[in-house]
Amino acid sequence: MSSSSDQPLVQRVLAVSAASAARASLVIRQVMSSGQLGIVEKGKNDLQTAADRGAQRIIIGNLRLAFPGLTVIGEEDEDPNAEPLRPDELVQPDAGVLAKDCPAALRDVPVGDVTVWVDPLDGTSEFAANLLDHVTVLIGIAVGSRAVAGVICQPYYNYQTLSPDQMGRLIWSLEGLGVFGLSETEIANNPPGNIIATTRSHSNQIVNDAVTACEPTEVLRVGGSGHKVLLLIERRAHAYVFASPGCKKWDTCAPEAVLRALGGCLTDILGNELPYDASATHPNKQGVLATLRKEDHARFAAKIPENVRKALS
Ligand SMILES: Nc1ncnc2c1ncn2[C@@H]1O[C@H](COP(=O)(O)O)[C@@H](O)[C@H]1OP(=O)(O)O
Ligand SMILES: [Mg+2]
Ligand SMILES: [Mg+2]
Ligand SMILES: [Mg+2]
Repeated sequence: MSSSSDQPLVQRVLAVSAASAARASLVIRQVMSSGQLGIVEKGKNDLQTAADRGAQRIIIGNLRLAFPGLTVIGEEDEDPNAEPLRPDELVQPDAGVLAKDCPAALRDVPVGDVTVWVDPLDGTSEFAANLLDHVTVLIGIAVGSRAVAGVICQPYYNYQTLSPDQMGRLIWSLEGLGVFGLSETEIANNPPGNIIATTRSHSNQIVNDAVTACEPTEVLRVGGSGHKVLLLIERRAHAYVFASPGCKKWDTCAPEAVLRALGGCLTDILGNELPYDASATHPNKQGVLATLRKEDHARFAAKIPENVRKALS
């Protein structure tokens, strides 16, 4: 059997990302059960908690230790006085990821071509409001400008029925290989109508105009980019529509990689691809439009009205 250091770089980065996301989930649950959320307001309608800070420290600390020279961009500012990781915070690369055969196209990627986008806790407003299943940990891996691998970890998946050591799920994808961590029972039949998932906590007139233009039969106002893409994957919504510059590359890189590995797409609201190289601008200034089915993507993109296009361009 080969040692982990024999595997291609992208696969090893994904394996450490998956393990770090799972370890970060423990931190998120610990912060919530301590009752000490340590909320800081970063800006208007933009919170950070001790869980965001603690999860990012674990993920970035592990990635930097394992891959010196790797470009890792996290949502939260890094604390120059942060404690080094303790032995119990260091992760082993995920064995399930390492056991796969890396697709040929990703075998020889040099470290300088890789950018990792880390959202240590997506859905912070919902976390603070105790809407726990809206929360995900997102780690997206780009090669050049393309999102090729993603980790979506949902620390509170099934929290209402399962004990803390059983709840949660870890989903990961690699381009050319597929998506892992989803069970068949989580996939519903394709529902009829136009079910639109959109923001719960960052609405405005333009956001609502875009949703209305999609002629929704139902609107799901829920938190988090990761959570909304999971609703698409589970066929509980047809489109994720967010006509606002509020989402950043760390919100969309991992969800885009996972969705694309299932044949779906995530673009800006006008249908343009989002670049994920290290020099990409952080905000997705022209919003987000995502669907599991390509035909739905074209259908909803065509409905976005002129006033929304103008407001975001
Ligand atoms: N105006 C905004 N300011 C800061 N973050 C935003 C804003 N709009 C969206 N986001 C980020 O995008 C995610 C998806 O948006 P929404 O939940 O509103 O649909 C949010 O959970 C938040 O990520 P995070 O929670 O990681 O800060
Ligand atoms: Mg945030
Ligand atoms: Mg986020
Ligand atoms: Mg976040």
